[in-house]
Amino acid sequence: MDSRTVLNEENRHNAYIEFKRKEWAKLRANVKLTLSEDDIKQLQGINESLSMQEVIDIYLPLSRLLNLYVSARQYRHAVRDKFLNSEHEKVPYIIGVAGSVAVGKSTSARILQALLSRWPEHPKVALVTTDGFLRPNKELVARNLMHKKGFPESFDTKALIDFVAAIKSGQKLITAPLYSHLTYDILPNKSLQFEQPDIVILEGLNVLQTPSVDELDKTFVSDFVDFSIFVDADKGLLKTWYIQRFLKFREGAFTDPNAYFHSYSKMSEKEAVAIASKIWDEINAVNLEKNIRPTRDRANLILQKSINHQVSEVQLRK
Ligand SMILES: Nc1ncnc2c1ncn2[C@@H]1O[C@H](COP(=O)(O)OP(=O)(O)O)[C@@H](O)[C@H]1O
Ligand SMILES: CC(C)(COP(=O)(O)O)[C@@H](O)C(=O)NCCC(=O)O
Repeated sequence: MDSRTVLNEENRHNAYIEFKRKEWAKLRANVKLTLSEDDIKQLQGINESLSMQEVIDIYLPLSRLLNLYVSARQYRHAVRDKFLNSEHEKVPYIIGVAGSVAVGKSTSARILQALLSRWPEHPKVALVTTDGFLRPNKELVARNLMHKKGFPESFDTKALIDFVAAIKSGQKLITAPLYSHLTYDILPNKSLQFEQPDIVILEGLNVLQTPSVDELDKTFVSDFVDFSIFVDADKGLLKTWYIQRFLKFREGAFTDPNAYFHSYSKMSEKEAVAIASKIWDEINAVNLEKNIRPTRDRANLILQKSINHQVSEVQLRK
């Protein structure tokens, strides 16, 4: 089935193979997939609250599946070159990670980056977040979009599509713009560079979004994504995770006088919770329902999270 087809409730159930956590965890069945002390250190560096059981039960089977997909793609390219009797440039495999603000896209993407780079078939795994393609605050202010950060219109979608198209054309050096949660803006003089990665993980709210009806002739970001993952959770949990992250930023990054939200670090916890709750309700929850969750059924795989970020169910497209 075309992975862009949006399913209704009746047929979405039939489009995916569903696994309860325990069934999914069994699919790790491969002796090579053990974690060394160094792996554990690296993974804990990604997020101190990340449980190693979660990595073992959920992300190791997922990285095994992805390794099989990437290897199959590499094999297909080798077949093409054999047929043409000429070698063509190496093109990275693109994995998309989509989902709500604060669902854990960036954490999941970083876990996958760490795990996938352990395989000899694809040691170079680059991670790009689509935040870098948000329009700078100056431009958002001019377009009256500051209260719409993260909505489709707040991104420079053309630049993002050009970026993924360039990766898929085999461009050797990839340069990605960067966004800072500290300055709450694009970093004007900074960028990330990668040289010929084997895999690019593209993480962001908008990875599975399509253009609006009046722009139907446009290309989608997902046209260039080889395998897409949607991370999902109940909206009550998402709000809690957003507020918790906001409080963490308040105690850490926001104490920096250069932080855009520095004033929040001086407020009482109660006031900060009220502000985070308002930002969630008025911006991120609206964006989730209107623009992000409707893209879930385009994903090749859905990770359904429950309390404490535990994945309770995995759905894999047939
Ligand atoms: N697997 C996980 N285990 C524990 N905490 C997590 C996990 N994934 C995300 N978090 C926490 O949830 C919050 C949101 O995660 P983050 O990766 O920043 O989300 P996103 O990139 O989707 O906005 C952060 O505070 C992060 O530490
Ligand atoms: C910059 C973002 C759109 C990116 O989302 P994320 O990487 O956290 O999923 C988001 O963090 C954001 O700033 N949303 C606007 C409202 C707010 O949360 O401040």
